[in-house]
Amino acid sequence: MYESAKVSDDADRTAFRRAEKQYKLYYEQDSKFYRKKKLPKPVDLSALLDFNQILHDFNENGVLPDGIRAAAGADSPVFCIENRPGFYFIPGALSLKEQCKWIKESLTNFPQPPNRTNHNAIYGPIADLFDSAKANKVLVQEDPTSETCIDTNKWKFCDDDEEDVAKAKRRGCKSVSASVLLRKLRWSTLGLQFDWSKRNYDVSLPHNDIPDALCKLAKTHAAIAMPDGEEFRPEGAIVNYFGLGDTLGGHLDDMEADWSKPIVSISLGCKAIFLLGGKSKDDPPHAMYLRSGDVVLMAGEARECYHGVPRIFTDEENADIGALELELSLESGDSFAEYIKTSRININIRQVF
Ligand SMILES: O=C(O)CCC(=O)C(=O)O
Ligand SMILES: [Fe+2]
Repeated sequence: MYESAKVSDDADRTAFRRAEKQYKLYYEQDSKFYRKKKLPKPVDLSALLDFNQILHDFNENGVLPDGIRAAAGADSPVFCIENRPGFYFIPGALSLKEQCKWIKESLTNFPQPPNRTNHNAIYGPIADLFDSAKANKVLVQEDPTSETCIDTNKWKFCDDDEEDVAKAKRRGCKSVSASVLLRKLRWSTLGLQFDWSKRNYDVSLPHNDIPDALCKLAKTHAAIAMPDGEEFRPEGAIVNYFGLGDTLGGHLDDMEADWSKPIVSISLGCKAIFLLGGKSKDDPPHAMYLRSGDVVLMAGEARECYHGVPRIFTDEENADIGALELELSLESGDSFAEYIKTSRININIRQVF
């Protein structure tokens, strides 16, 4: 599902791929710039839907752009796109305090075993990644029984200057710093564990329930997209972590049993571009900004629509997280603020059965 930075040969084949290419981060090749600092190529952002602006105009004078309408029955404005039934956009759904809470949870508790992350396949379960990165620890391959590390896949965090690190290196054992692993954290799974290799939920894997407060939040926001009289049941969630240049390629989330139930998708951190296509990748996608605190719902027909994230903005001018950064550093010091100022986190919550 994730795409490498490499542009594939068939990048221009469908309308969806053309849009991905249009918004993706590319750098100027000009050697004059290249030598100093890589400069992002300018992108025409004029066609993007900006629901922050739409909300502002709607509150001021009740007008909406063509093709956008406000959903009936919501306490605060929820917007829909006329030709994408089942898609809902709730701008600024989470307060700054709520955003801080879920950023901190996403970095500390959510990647804790038994929840799995993209690192499991290589290192097995890793506990306390964020704290270890903060303390400049190093993950080293350990092997108490033999002189080599070839047959083992046991890893532990050590202080950078500990004898264990030097010993591991002498034996040819691998080591990797916690801060590199934190940067390379791409996903973690909550509740029922999604198995990316099989693209399915593996109910046999040990798991904790999704935290009550997150369930409550998801249920509240899901309500507008739920079939009459039914309450959303959060059973699984995927947390995506994006750094500079990371993208999420166009895909469908089709592993849940009942597509009438929404996926509740929460954006945190740096601003991103979200593409909402149609049922075919040949349908031209709507491109829109996703900001920290926005919630998107995809239910019904929208569950069959290709979507993806071709771009996140990590520069101060475009990331749009000044207030969040300040609140985070006031609440919890620099470590979370440092991470989020160049990152985006998405929590998407699903009813699986
Ligand atoms: O990051 C996002 O906003 C979308 C995430 C998503 O589509 C997914 O995880 O399936
Ligand atoms: Fe998705």
